[in-house]
Amino acid sequence: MARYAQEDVTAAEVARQKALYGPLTQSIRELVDAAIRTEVDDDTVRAAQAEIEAVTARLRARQLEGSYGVRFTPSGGSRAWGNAVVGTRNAVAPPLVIHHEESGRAWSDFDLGAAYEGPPGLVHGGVAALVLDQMLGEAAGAGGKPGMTGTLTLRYRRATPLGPLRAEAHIDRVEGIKTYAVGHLADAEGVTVEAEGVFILPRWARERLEESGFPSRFE
Ligand SMILES: CCCCC/C=C\C/C=C\C/C=C\C/C=C\CCCC(=O)SCCNC(=O)CCNC(=O)[C@H](O)C(C)(C)COP(=O)(O)OP(=O)(O)OC[C@H]1O[C@@H](n2cnc3c(N)ncnc32)[C@H](O)[C@@H]1OP(=O)(O)O
Repeated sequence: MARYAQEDVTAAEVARQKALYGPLTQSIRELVDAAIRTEVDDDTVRAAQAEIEAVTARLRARQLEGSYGVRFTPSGGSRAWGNAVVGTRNAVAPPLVIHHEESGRAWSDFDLGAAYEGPPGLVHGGVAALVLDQMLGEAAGAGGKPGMTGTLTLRYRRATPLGPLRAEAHIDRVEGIKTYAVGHLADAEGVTVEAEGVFILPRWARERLEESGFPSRFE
């Protein structure tokens, strides 16, 4: 079952896998975009479908039983390669490359294309929430106070266009096991969505944290 797991893996092996799976995942992202926007003839669509199904069968020849999980590495980092926002092996993830500061600040410049559309030409509101949930959660984690999203509140001030965007978040305050984070999504003209959330270290993690200590960020 997928879970938080400690894995015994060298930095070189992590780098090798990243170099292998990163480009595969990027190819699949391009496939998703191509499938949304293609205008080729029907026969070409059917032929492409057959080829894609063959490739899927090849990849399914050997698989993990469940999802990827989050794997802590000996260097003190963690791999969340199945994560829906940042996952190196998840083509659903844009992916965001998130920068962190130990003060509990996180930011990312990224691009959302046709796969993230809600209203025409605009980012789906749920996708904006997805991105901001991750950003605020990463800010909390970067500040050494990780947690599960308890409550996330968004204010959509202005529609967010598809294209180049920036997201930022920081810790507002910490009250014991509860970390309050705030952040926003912005386009070139300024803020489009504001977010605030409380991230709560769950009971099981409080107990484990007392024993070992968690790393504070994803690799
Ligand atoms: C997950 C952390 C584990 C450690 C991870 C370690 C390392 C990872 C490193 C860094 C992290 C980096 C990035 C994270 C990235 C992305 C973030 C994405 C996050 C998600 O995508 S995550 C999925 C959506 N998320 C859920 O699926 C949550 C489901 N839910 C629960 O897992 C529990 O429900 C929980 C944990 C919320 C509470 O459980 P609990 O047992 O600890 O609660 P308990 O009753 O003890 O309350 C204790 C105090 O929290 C208050 N409180 C309780 N619930 C609240 C709520 N909902 N809102 C506001 N306040 C609440 C109480 O009022 C009390 O406050 P007070 O003490 O003041 O009375």
